[in-house]
Amino acid sequence: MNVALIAHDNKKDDIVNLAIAYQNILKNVNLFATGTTGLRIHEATGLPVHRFQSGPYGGDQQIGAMIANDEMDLVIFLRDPLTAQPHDPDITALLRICDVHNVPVATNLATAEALVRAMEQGLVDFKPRGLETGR
Ligand SMILES: O=C(CO)COP(=O)(O)O
Repeated sequence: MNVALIAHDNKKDDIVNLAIAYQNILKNVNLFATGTTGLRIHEATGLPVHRFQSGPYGGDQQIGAMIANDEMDLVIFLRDPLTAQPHDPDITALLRICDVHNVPVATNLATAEALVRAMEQGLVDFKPRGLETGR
């Protein structure tokens, strides 16, 4: 199971606290993250995290590429809805590609917790691989 963790600056404490609270679940999956988010999570939990570029430097697009390749099972993306982001097109594209490939994506803490708990119970397997593109 491959899981992406992403958070904007005002949400980084939230995603770090989420990772701490659920590290017993997250230690059983492969974690991927944008650069700064991944560093913060690794420093706080010691969990191995594959870090891509920082979001404004292309990290959202790198995670989007994994989704397009059917290589990502779940995305937690704690967006800051109150602050303009210079890479807003990348953020929109990431959320769009989740929808294209039917990848579960949480954009707030409440949904993130629900998805992590669902994953623990083996309930996160929504992707009809290939079906969405008719392949
Ligand atoms: O900007 C981001 C997502 O859009 C997150 O990037 P960082 O984790 O590098 O701060």
